Amino acid sequence: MSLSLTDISHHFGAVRAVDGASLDAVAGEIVCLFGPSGCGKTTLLRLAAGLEPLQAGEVALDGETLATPDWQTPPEKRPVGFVFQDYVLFPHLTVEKNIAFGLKGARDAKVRIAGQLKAFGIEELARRYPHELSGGQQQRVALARAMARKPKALLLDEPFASIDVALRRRLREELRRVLKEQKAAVLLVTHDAEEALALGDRIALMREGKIVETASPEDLYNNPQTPEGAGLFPGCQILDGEIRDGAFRSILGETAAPGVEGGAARAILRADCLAAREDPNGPFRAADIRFAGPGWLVRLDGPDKTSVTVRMDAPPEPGATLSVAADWSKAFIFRGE
Ligand SMILES: Nc1ncnc2c1ncn2[C@@H]1O[C@H](COP(=O)(O)OP(=O)(O)OP(=O)(O)O)[C@@H](O)[C@H]1O
Repeated sequence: MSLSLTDISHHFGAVRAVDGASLDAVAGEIVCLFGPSGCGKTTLLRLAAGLEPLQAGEVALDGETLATPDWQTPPEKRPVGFVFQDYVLFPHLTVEKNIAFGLKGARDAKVRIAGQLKAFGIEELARRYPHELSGGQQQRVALARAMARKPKALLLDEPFASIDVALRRRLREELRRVLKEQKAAVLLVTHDAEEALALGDRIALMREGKIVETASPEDLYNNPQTPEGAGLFPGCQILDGEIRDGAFRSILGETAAPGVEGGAARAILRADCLAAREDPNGPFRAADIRFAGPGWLVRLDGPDKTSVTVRMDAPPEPGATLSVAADWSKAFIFRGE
């Protein structure tokens, strides 16, 4: 079982929102679609749901075509559940009835509703109306409603957008558990890297309408093919430089960069691969110092507007000069834009 999107492109007038994107998710797999605001994530998901007519490409489930530019199965006839931010709950129906919606005629409707209420921890809210719920509770009901139909595929657009960080972390764990139990193929849009890493079995990275890389968090960590992949992990540093004679040269020294074309380039360095020490002749100056237990995060400004943030065991004096050494084995070098 798999949901596949093949070579999808979409324009809004002159704006190319999606540009030749292909992506698939198999049963029980969570694929996170990650990228900056405006890169086309929501549009691609709406096309997958059938909420937007397809201009180019194909959407298929289990090898069966759901949509082409010439023909499409209406969204409500697809075994696909979705939770979009603009698809809110029915205000005149209780939580229970919201979940029941779409289950009409199902003999086991009662059991399924009870199952979803339990799975999302909202049993005690069953008889409340949407306006009597917090944003986070409404999101859970929307998820429960989408899952109740036992969809083969589930499309989720920023499912935790209106939820505070602490609850978001907990719900993420719960959602991953429920999604895994129900074995749907899931495409989930997020612009939060932590969320993508916490939820995704694979992460599809989008830039300007294109999917530039799709891989598991582990592969993105060990062998990223794009700056987006390398930069996904917390605490990464971006260091501008240039490639000359097969080496990347920067304020932090140089390292071999075989196979990367000459010219402007940047290195993406993993967290904790920079070591700073106070040095009267060092090129950096301690510009911002903040405690971030167990150590200190120090922003160091260098010449030519370079700036790096390093973790130090003890805080330097504000304005102190420092030098920085890089562990290049944890750096990924890419041609500059
Ligand atoms: N209905 C529309 N009409 C015109 N342009 C649109 C429409 N919907 C989206 N766009 C444009 O298409 C591009 C992609 O938008 P989209 O909402 O898919 O991005 P996104 O990655 O989901 O962004 P965000 O993370 O901010 O939600 C943007 O340039 C946006 O302005």
